[in-house]
Amino acid sequence: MTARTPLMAGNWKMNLNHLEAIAHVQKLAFALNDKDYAATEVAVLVPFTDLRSVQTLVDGDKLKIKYGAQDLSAHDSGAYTGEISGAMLSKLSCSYVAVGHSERRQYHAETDEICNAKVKAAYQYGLTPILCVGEGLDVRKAGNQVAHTLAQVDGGLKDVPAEQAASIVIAYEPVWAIGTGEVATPEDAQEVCGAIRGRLAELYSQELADGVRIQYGGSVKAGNIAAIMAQPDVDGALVGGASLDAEEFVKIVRFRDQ
Ligand SMILES: O=C(CO)COP(=O)(O)O
Repeated sequence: MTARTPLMAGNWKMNLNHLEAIAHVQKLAFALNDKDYAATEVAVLVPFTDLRSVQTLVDGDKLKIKYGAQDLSAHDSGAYTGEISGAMLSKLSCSYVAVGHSERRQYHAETDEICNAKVKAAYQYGLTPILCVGEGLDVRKAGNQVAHTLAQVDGGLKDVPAEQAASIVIAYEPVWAIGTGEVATPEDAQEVCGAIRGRLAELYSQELADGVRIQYGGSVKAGNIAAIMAQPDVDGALVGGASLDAEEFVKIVRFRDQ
């Protein structure tokens, strides 16, 4: 099995203006050291309006924190008012972009087809997509979480070639656990993350599947991260609320110490 470097990504959602963003990244940079970065990749997914500030800080101080956006347009350029293209994100040296977060699927009617187009747009511009998947409470109660989530994986990766899919990050975020304080049990997380890896092996190859990082997201905190990371198919976390607290996020990055 390929060793996978864990990826801890903070999804700030619609929080922190560009001045607050600078202060927050400075706090992270002050707390994190080379040992942390060697053991765990650290990223922040910030509002579009924060990207330039974060880029300037990261470049200026040669920080090892990666950054990216929470969404991108499926289109290249042109008459798409309010949209931000992959090319624009790439120009700001973003590493990552979230695709199909459940809040985008829910409030902006993003379908698997749209997510698929966005995954392709991300790759076209050299960005690594973090494809977000996961079931709602009804689906979970009916016991259909695996089938539901795998269908989203299939949809998001439709016609994406192996050379590209090899670098994808998949975030399993059960909707009922997002922002609710209701964290999935480590076994719940493992069940679906393991199934996602199995599906990647079917769609591509075992070797590719073994190299892909699969994150868990949903009410991750310093107090629950170690048990989640102990699962064999969980390779990091997509952290919402707790990523807005620098101290807490640093503890999550240091999950081995918790
Ligand atoms: O949606 C999430 C990360 O993308 C999870 O959010 P919370 O960590 O606030 O539950």
